[in-house]
Amino acid sequence: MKYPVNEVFETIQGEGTFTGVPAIFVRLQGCPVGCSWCDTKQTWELLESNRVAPEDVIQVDGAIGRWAEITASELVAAFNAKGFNAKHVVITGGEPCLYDLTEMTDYLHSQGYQTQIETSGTFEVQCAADTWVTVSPKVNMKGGYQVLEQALTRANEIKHPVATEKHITELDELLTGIELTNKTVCLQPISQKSRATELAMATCIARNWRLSIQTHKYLDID
Ligand SMILES: C[S@@+](CC[C@H](N)C(=O)[O-])C[C@H]1O[C@@H](n2cnc3c(N)ncnc32)[C@H](O)[C@@H]1O
Ligand SMILES: Nc1nc2[nH]cc(C(=O)O)c2c(=O)[nH]1
Ligand code: SF4
Ligand SMILES: [Mg+2]
Repeated sequence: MKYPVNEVFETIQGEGTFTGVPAIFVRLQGCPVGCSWCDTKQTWELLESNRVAPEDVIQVDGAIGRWAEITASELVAAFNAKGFNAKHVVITGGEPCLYDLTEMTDYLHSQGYQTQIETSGTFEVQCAADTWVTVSPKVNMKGGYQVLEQALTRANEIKHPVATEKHITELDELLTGIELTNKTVCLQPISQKSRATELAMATCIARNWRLSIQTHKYLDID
């Protein structure tokens, strides 16, 4: 299967449980959800006019929304050609669960990589059983709620973006009825806003949840 890839780069995972782990990021193009504060708006549209050759998305900044169709085995060949060392592959986007990620995650595992998916929970999560799934729920967004329960149930980690109290209330509603044993819940302040960070820290302490900081933004790395 060919996947529409916006960019591939090696860096340090900046967010969530794997913060600090060297990682190869595979960012897929396309997302219909439309979060107003989205970091990666360039990934929303899959425009034919922005289609490029595979080599133009490997270690090339995807800022203008270019994308190339690439298979899992071509991705691993590119990792090797670039001399990437990381063994943790983060599949993000855009919304990666627009696509069936089973083939990609199975292949990466067969080649000795571990995998993580960053998803909004707006589309069914389809991946290998061993993939670490991070769900960052999007409330009242396009795409709807139909599959959020499937995504939250599959999640290894629920990483909720937070700016105001309203986001905490929404999360409480979403988590009703979800079995949280063996899941990590973390709050991620939206866009490094100090009020958001203070609210997230206070709530994490009160609930014994984890704080997820977008450390790559503080470090000014990709
Ligand atoms: C860019 S999204 C891509 C993956 C997927 N569409 C999703 O939303 O989870 C990756 C992560 O960044 C988070 N994110 C995006 N923009 C953010 C912002 N301005 N501040 C904090 N987190 C943000 C999302 O909530 C998600 O956890
Ligand atoms: N360093 C780094 N860590 C990240 N964690 C999640 C990211 C994403 O955009 O999904 C991201 C990203 O873009 N860069
Ligand atoms: S779901 Fe993810 S990629 Fe899509 S708009 Fe929201 S934060 Fe951005
Ligand atoms: Mg990012």
